[in-house]
Amino acid sequence: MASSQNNLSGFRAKTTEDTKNYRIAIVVSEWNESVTEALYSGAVSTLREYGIQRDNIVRKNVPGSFELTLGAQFMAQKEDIDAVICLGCVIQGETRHFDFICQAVAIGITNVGLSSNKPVIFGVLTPDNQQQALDRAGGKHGNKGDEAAIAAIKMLQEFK
Ligand SMILES: Nc1c(NC[C@H](O)[C@H](O)[C@H](O)CO)[nH]c(=O)[nH]c1=O
Ligand SMILES: CC(=O)[C@@H](O)COP(=O)(O)O
Repeated sequence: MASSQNNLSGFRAKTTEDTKNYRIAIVVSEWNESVTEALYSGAVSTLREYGIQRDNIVRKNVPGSFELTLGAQFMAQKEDIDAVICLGCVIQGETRHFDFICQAVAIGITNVGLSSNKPVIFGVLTPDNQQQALDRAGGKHGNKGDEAAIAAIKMLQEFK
């Protein structure tokens, strides 16, 4: 279902006693910084809404979305990290570069989750243009950062 029919900030998780103890890494791409910072703000505010302590949210920056995979791997390998949220925004340009980055990041992040046995969340926007990105980073379709934070919490509540 498209984000236009399913607001990205509409997802909810249970509130449990364990949730506040989760330790979450957030790896943020610096490309399209105005968008990724909005995603980060949404993710942090959602994690905090569910009681996760500020000191248990660990931020790391990477140059672009292509580097999210390695950044996620570095963080997933840490014993004191329960889940990793990857935030990025890859905007279609004139060439097929977009396709290669999006595929590499999607497959890469999936593989880090599988190899680490930890939730590694794909919070990467892949819009056609800047407006579509803004609409999904706190705009009319909600915030992908909110959705990513809920996904991390729900995975930990179900499997940790
Ligand atoms: N065009 C976008 C990029 N490009 C940069 C790559 O992600 C990568 O950093 C570079 O190829 C060096 O390895 N990254 C984004 O996150 N968003 C874009 O729109
Ligand atoms: C996703 C990209 O790397 C893209 O923004 C680069 O733009 P272009 O394809 O016009 O070089």
